[in-house]
Amino acid sequence: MSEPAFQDQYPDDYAHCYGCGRLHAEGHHLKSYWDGEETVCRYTPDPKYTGGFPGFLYGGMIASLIDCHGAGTAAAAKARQDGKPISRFVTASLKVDYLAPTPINTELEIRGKVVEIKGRKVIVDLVVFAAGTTCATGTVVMVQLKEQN
Ligand SMILES: CCCCCCCCCCCCCC(=O)SCCNC(=O)CCNC(=O)[C@H](O)C(C)(C)COP(=O)(O)OP(=O)(O)OC[C@H]1O[C@@H](n2cnc3c(N)ncnc32)[C@H](O)[C@@H]1OP(=O)(O)O
Repeated sequence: MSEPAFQDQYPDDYAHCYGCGRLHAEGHHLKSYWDGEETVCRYTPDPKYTGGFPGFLYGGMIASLIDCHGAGTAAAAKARQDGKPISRFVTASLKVDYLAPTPINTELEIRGKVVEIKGRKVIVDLVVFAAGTTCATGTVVMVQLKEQN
């Protein structure tokens, strides 16, 4: 059986995020997994998240996908390195470059690659693809909560 999504391994007290918390009643419930040395999250945005033009996703949602998949990737990478259960990371820095319009009603693939793990800090590069097109890239700095260390 495959491993549960990173977010499904967050401790209950830290599983309330609107983007990825499994215990948030109305959230997006993003799910992230290992795919070799990279991580992957797939998500099909609803038209209610339309941006400036019909058919396209608003930028805040794209940032949210990068943010939450980045947090999950950081948590999973640190857990794998330390041989410990997944712990909770928060976003210290989030950078997004919007390269092409991102469609709604299309399955998006968000891929993560760990750049650095240093103590409680993990840096992750991310890419958002839609039907083979690179729509956005990002870099996040995630920091493990001290009480989770
Ligand atoms: C029920 C339980 C509840 C618990 C609630 C918990 C509170 C949850 C919080 C709410 C979350 C809500 C959830 C969300 O919505 S997550 C989205 C919003 N994010 C936040 O609200 C986080 C707010 N910020 C903080 O809490 C602190 O600043 C954190 C925890 C991030 C770091 O502060 P802390 O004192 O722990 O760590 P440190 O200062 O020793 O830094 C460690 C390393 O990181 C590096 N670094 C730091 N910042 C940046 C940066 N901007 N760019 C680049 N690098 C940065 C720093 O240089 C160092 O690296 P190095 O020099 O060693 O190489």
